[in-house]
Amino acid sequence: MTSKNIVFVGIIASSSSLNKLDINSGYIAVQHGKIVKKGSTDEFVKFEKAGEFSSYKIMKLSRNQFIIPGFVDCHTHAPQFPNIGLGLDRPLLEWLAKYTFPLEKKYSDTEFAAKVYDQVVQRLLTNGTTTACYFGSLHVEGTLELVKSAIKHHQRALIGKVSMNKENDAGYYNETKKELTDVEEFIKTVISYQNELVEPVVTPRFAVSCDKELMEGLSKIAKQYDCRIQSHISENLSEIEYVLQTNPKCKTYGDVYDESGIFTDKCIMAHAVHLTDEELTLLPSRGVSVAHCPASNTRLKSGLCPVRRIINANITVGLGTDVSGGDNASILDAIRRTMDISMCLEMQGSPNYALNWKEAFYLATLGGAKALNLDHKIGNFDVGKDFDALLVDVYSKGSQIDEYEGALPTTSEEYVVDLLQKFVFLGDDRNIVQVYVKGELVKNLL
Ligand SMILES: Nc1nc2[nH]cnc2c(=O)[nH]1
Ligand SMILES: [Zn+2]
Repeated sequence: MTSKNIVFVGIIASSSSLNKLDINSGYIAVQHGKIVKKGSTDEFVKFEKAGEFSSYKIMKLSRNQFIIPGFVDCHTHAPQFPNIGLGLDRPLLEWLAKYTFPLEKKYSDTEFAAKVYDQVVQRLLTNGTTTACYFGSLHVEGTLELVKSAIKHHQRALIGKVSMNKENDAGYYNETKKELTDVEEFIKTVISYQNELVEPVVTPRFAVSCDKELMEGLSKIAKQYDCRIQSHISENLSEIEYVLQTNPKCKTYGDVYDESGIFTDKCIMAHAVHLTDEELTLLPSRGVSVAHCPASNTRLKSGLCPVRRIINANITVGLGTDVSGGDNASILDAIRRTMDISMCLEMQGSPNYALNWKEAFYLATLGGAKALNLDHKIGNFDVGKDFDALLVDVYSKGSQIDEYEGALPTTSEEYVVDLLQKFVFLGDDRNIVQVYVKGELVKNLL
């Protein structure tokens, strides 16, 4: 992998807000991984003639290719990948006890962890996930293997060693004191790697697995090291009932986290399917964002998450694949399920709840970057940001999208929007012919 100075010339698409998709023919110039200049095709021609790009490699895209920002997966569980597509016959708490905790326990074996994580990181990069926010397992050494894989394959990654101190049948938890010591050791080790793409995340699994003492300790550590915090909230009705029973002084699930200091503007909560009106006020008042995980919400029968209601409450939302509660590691799948679930809610009588493809595309890119507090670096192609990007070829070799000559509109404005739309609805990893993270080419099918 070498970081060259490159100019991409062709169709470029990215979002500047939920309602604004910018899609144009033009150029982006990348120097040392950063976007240093961009503009129209005419400007490119002028600059090229003037010799401005003499030290750059010029990549001229074909008529069927375009550049989009890399996908951001705000929530996935790396150790659960071996279970993907398996054991989705039970609701959340039973599923965790029967399938998930026993698998995650195996990551005490560092060699096993290293092998799985190497595959996981490569699978996500192949699918265009340039940034992932990962849950690891309870183990420091095992989760450090995930950190090493992300560094090796040059993926941008936020990685948490999972914290749990409540007893369970699998014996998969730690005593509080050991847990807090382990979390600090994990954070210090990741920081010592001094890798600009990978950061540690404080990761209380959820309020079913963590008591107040642990969560208070974890929020202090997050503050001390200025780390993000990730967890799960209000995914499943039995989970909510249990959390409220075990925290009788709290009115809502959100209060349990808030009273432990977990809710900050560096906190991202997965699911949020069943938030109350009070929580819809509390989360944005603390700057908490949400990872919307439509695949696992359906697979584990958790519910249909009203993502429009969450967005309307001024909560920042990104998308998560939530493997292996979710059965698909691709953010393209999360985009499509976001559209489908939100449309189901609208058809069931909630007006304007459906998200269209442009809105779902925003959540998969800039929305995710904002939810992870990374939008100063990634999410779209503003000058000064890192170049995390996908080169898509709608009719690439092996593409499942057929070309019907003469069928698409001929005016270039409509044509480029239709190309992107086709990819969002029909594309897969075969159409993602190149992947760049901070200007480094990490996948190349060309
Ligand atoms: N979907 C999902 N929800 C959780 N809640 C607590 N742990 C998990 C997990 O591993 N997956
Ligand atoms: Zn999860």
